[in-house]
Amino acid sequence: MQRDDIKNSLIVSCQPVPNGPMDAAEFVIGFARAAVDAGARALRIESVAYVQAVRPVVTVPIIGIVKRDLEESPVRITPFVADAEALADAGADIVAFDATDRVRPASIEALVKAVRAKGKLTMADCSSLDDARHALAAGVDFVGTTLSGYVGGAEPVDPDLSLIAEMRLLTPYVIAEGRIRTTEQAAAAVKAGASAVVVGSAITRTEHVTSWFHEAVAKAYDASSPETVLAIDIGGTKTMAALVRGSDVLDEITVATAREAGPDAWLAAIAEKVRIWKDRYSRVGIAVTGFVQDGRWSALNPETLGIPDQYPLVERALAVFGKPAFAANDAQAAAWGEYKFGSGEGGDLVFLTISTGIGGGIVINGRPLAGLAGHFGLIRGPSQGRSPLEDQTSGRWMASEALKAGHNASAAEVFDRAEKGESWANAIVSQSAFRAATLCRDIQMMLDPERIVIGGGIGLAKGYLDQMREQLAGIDSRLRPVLAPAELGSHAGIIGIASLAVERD
Ligand SMILES: CC(=O)N[C@H](C=O)[C@@H](O)[C@H](O)[C@H](O)COP(=O)(O)O
Repeated sequence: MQRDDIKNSLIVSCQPVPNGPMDAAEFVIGFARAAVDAGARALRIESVAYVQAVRPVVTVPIIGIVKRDLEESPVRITPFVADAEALADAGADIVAFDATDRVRPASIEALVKAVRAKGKLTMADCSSLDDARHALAAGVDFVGTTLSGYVGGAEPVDPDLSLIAEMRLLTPYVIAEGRIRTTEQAAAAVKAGASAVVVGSAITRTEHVTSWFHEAVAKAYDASSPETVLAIDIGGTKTMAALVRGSDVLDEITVATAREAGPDAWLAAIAEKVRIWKDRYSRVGIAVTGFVQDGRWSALNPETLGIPDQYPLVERALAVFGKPAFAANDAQAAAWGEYKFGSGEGGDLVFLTISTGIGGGIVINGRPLAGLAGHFGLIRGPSQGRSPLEDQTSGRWMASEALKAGHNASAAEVFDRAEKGESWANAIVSQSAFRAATLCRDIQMMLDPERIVIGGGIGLAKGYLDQMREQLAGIDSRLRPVLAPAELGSHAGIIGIASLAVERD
């Protein structure tokens, strides 16, 4: 053959992973034939046996090599003259060998001489420009970039395009080889000046290609699969702790909040309870009743829970749990939970939780509003005098109204009695629903959200939402709020704070 026979061509290296499942003559033959069928104009084959196996089934030139792991030398590719001769005898058209400047059993000159004597061509597998220079001086026919990156140090990822370009200044017979894994890299090698391009692993090492894809897929799944968060919801009477991943609550426990003990003790008690989960979460999210700003927690209504002013909640949580922490108001967290995973459906929303008191949260343009935003229970309408709205609407108010009407009944009982048709109870429920509906109307005028999501024991009590809707029925439909029941129930806060802990960090 002539050197120009493989000019401007793709060469496929058919070298299975040693001792792997594809390391058998039948596979090497299969790869070789498939490569030729698809346009490869030469093959690179390792071992005398595989050259012998492939030779009868293809007519294209074969570059033959023998790989050996030697004690006395780092040279692996065709270290001995006898190997070079055996390859030539087996039918290789070109014999390639290590041409690096390292301790070696046979000199480059000796190898060139032996191969020439067999009437075959030589290829020098080089690691550097100096290697190529020496090899060309010794009379090799081709120089390859084969060993660039493989003579010490960390293995690079990309092909050595600049070595191709440098070698091209020495000879036109440069074969680009090593880490050419994409069609773009193959084209870049041509552009750099290669007269032929060898691709090996990316075509014929199934295990390597599979592992590249496996890693990429695993990494992409890791990036898209949410982290597991220790989510804590500290309320006036109970504290819930849960392991949350996305909208999945993997595990949960509830403990009573020891109201008098204070936040240091609450955190310590939770830490103790969740010690078994220690290795299962990477962050902590804490939803609390009250007001959180810059990681500091204060009570807006100390009667719900007494908290020292500006308690450094995030800082203490980091110290106690040893993981990055994020904190927000519980209703704001629940608003975010409903927005992301509940009835929000991705649009602007206001969340209202109507229970013992009234809390709320606002999500506008995909952003949860923090600080004071959403504390609807504490607003005072002009007709409400000095008492906040929640004191005239919430469960607490319903029970106290019942008492005034001569019935010692909890809010839940008021609902039961209203359903049975007792007019005093009906009056209380509709008065509360009327005020909540009026609040929603005002919210609509202020923020114009796509929907107002209603949660809480009262908000979701049978018939309450319908009554609110009835109260709003008379309003011009363009101004009327769309009310939707909360979907995440008592988990809205922990799901929301878990998501915030991941996204707002
Ligand atoms: C460094 C060394 O021993 N290279 C060997 C030389 O024959 C082979 O293991 C490579 O597969 C061949 O060079 C093709 O390269 P890639 O598989 O990266 O396309």
